[in-house]
Parts: sequence; C-alpha cells; structure tokens
Amino acid sequence: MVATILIGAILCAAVSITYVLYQITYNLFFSPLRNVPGPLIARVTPRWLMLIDMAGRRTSWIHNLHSRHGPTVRIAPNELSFANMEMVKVIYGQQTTFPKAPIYDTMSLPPFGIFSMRDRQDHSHRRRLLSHAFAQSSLYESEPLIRAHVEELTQRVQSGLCRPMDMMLLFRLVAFDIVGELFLGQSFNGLKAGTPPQFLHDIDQHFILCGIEGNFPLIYAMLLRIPIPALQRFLKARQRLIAYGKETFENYISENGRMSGRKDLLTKVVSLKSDTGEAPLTDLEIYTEVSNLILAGTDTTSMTLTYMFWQLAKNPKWQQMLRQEVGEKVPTSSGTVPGFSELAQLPILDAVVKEALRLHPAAPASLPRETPQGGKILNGSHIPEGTIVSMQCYTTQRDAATFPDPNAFRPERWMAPESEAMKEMMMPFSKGSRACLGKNLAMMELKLITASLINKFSVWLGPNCTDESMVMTDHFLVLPKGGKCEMIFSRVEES
Ligand code: HEM
Repeated sequence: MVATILIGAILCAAVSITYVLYQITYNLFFSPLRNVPGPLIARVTPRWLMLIDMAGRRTSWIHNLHSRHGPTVRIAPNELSFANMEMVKVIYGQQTTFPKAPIYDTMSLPPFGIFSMRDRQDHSHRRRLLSHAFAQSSLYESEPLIRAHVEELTQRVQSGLCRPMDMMLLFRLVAFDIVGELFLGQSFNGLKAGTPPQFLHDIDQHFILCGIEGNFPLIYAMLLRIPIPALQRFLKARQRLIAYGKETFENYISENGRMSGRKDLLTKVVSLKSDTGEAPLTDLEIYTEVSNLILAGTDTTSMTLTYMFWQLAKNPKWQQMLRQEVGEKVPTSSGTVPGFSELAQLPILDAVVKEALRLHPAAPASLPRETPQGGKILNGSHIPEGTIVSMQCYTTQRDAATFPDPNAFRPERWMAPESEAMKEMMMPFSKGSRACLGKNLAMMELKLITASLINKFSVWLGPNCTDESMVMTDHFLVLPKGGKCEMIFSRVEES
C-alpha cells in the first residue's frame, strides 16, 4: 500500500516536473514570441508579472522595461506591451478588432456591466443605451446636484484651514457622494460623516479581490471554502456592492417612480427608450450597471484631484495663474461655486487638468486586449491570435519625444496647439469604442472642484506629504504609496 502511494507520488512529481520543463523550454525557445525582448523570468512564467501586479508595481516595472528595450516588450510568456504611437490606433482605435482580454471577466460579478463586456455586439448595444445619460446636455441638467457637493467640500475645507487635512480622503468622499447622488438618487453623505462608508471599504476590497481572482484563481476558489466569518465577509465585498445598488435602486423607484423629474443620471437610464427597437435594460441590468458606475466614478476622479492638488501645492505659480483666470469669471469674495459653462473653456484650467491627467493618470496601467483570430502584424512581427497585448498611458504620456521634459509638471505644454503625437499618445481615458463613458462627467467634476477651491484658498504641502509618500503605486487604479495626501489650505487674503 505504502509502496503504491510512493510510486504514485513519484509519478505525479515526474509528470509535473516534465510539464514545467516543457513549458519553460517552449516559452524560451519555441514560442512565436521568443524573439521579443523582455526579462528572462517574465518570458519563462506568468507568475512573475502576477507578483509584480500584486505588489502594485506593474506600471513602473513595464515603464522601465520600455526604457530599456524599446516599444515592444514581452512581459509574460503570452503577453506583450507596446509603447509607440502607431500601435494606439491598432489596439485601441475606433475600428480596432482587439477585444478586451479574458482578465476582465474577473473584474466584475455577472451579469457583466458595460466595463467588463467583451463581446463587441453586446457592448455596443449597452453603450448605445447608456450614452445619452453621459452626454454633456444631460450633465448640464445635473450640474446643480454636483455643485451642491462641491460647495459642501469648499465648506469642509474652510472649516479645516491652516491644519493638515488628508485631501485624498476628502476628494474620495466628495467624488463618492456625487456619483451616489447621480446614479443612486441619494448622496452617501460621506463628506458630512467625514469617514468612509462601508460601500467605500467594499470598493477597496473589490480591487484586492479582482487581483486575487484574476491572478490566483485556485487560491481564490480555496478561500471561498474556508468557513472563517471574517474571511467570508471580506470575500463577499462585491456581492455587497451589488446588493446595496439593488436596495437603493428599489427604494428610488418606489419613491420617485420611473419617470421622475429628478435631474440625476439614474432617471435618464431608467426612463430611456431605445430608438432602434432594441430591448431596454432590465432592472437587474440597471442596478448592476449603477453599482459598477459608482466604482468607476469614485477613485478615478478622486485620485486625479489628489495628484493635481499635490502638483499645485508644489507649484504656487500655477495656483496664482489659475486664481487670476477663474477670478475674472467669479470674484474670490462671492460665495458661489462657478458655473461649468464659465469654466469649460478656460485655457489655464484646461491645461492644468490635462497636465495632471498626463503625469498622474488615475488608470495608469496596461489595458489588456486579446489578439483576434488569425493573428496580427504588430510593429513588424506576426503576433499569434490569443496573445494578450496592451499599452499603458503612463508610458505613452511620458514619451520624451512627444512630451519634452516628460516627468515635469508643465501645464504650458497644453497652451500651444497640440501636435498629432500629443493627441494620440495622451490616453488617460483610453481611446475608441472602449474609451471612458464618464469622461465628460469627470472633466466637469475636476474643473468645478479645482476652480472652486483655488479661487478661495491657497494650498500647501502638509508636513507628511513628500515625494516618497506620493510615489504612484497601482492596482489597476493609482494609489499614493503613503495611502494619504496631507495638505494645508489657507484663505487667499491671508496667504
Ligand atoms: C478622471 C477620471 C476618470 C478616468 C481617468 C477614467 C479612465 C477610464 C479608462 C482608462 C477607461 C478604460 C478602461 C479599460 O479599457 O479597461 C474607462 C472606462 C470607463 N469609465 Fe472611466 N475614468 C474616469 C472617470 C469615470 C467616471 C466619473 C465614470 C462614471 C461615473 C466612468 C465610467 C467609465 C465606464 C462606464 C467605462 C467603460 C466604458 C466602456 O467599456 O464602454 N469613468 N475609464
């Protein structure tokens, strides 16, 4: 009996070792990607990229590889990263044939919302149905709801003048309250409470869970079977996000009906009719979508604000220029939040926002796509179908030939006419048919908040806010290494 078990174990070990050796030999010497440069360990095993990913270092690691090896690098046995302008259109352009990669299946729970949909037809149907809620005209109708939260943020800052405040937290709370207001019909009242509500903790846990499930599916499946209540509670974060969306949605419908005159974006989604005769969204699809939109619209906007204000705190000259530009539209003394129509085209504000999005994109990492049937020629080499390919805007937006002095905060680069290369390589919201649906909303929030705060206050770095604490790490979305961003505000007249 013992001998049989021993022989079985030896056979299993031998088969496993042979398989691993075969994989290594194939990946290094026979794979069609064998001639693409990249670190040896990454060419041998996909686990290396996964570990780097989990450590929050994916973006900087890939960026360094491009600096060393050029525009095409192999970052895993079956995964390539590109960094040159010609590839942007091919992989992300309006006519691209590269669908989102299978990893997106682990980024949401089914039924998938627009963000995770990989089928081209399903996606374009959903996008057609949702687009009108995000149109600029819809956003103008919702502007008063957004401005009320910006006003609340301004008062919150006013009440904490001359002391360090964690602005990363305040920006998260305001962005969160705004998307709650617009997509659930009620604010989360995070700013009022001053602490993150459970939903925000669940968003944090959601991103960790995506990393575990996407990179280590077996471990994730095992964790699901371990009956430790705290662990199970952690693993249920994504279900809680959907459940909260469902409950709030049902309350909203019972209070407001389906054709309420409320000027939020949920009303637009609920009352939409398809002009093409296509089926409108079911309630299940609406509240799943809405929960995902809250996720998509919180940390993206708040991290952009955090880094933009960090740069402004380090560059008082740009604060003064902004204040002067905004002040000509809205006097500093007036208690009001400026109107977006007055701000939308201000050149200095626009340049500051763009430069923040360039240097500190909230989604800096690769956006993986799958090479379609038959393969494709990319940068002169035939890339077989099924190969995962991606670009990261962190790298395209720091391309020295396109953006001279690429690591410096220089908004003036956006005040001259933009070159074709700048337009192509700037992709903080991605490009083409999968580009960010919330871009208009994000720009509205970024400009309203920046103009309102800078018009009234000067901002300085807090004692614990250093270049080291603000190093960008990423778990798909960016996060400062120090996990917070302390700043000090003072009234303009006093500074
Ligand atoms: C500064 C703020 C923002 C940035 C930098 C940003 C960035 C991005 C990026 C890079 C993508 C493409 C992701 C991919 O291909 O995997 C994306 C997609 C998306 N974003 Fe945003 N986003 C921002 C704000 C928002 C907001 C406020 C919302 C809505 C509340 C939103 C909703 C979406 C949706 C629905 C998609 C999926 C679009 C599709 O696949 O058709 N985003 N965003």
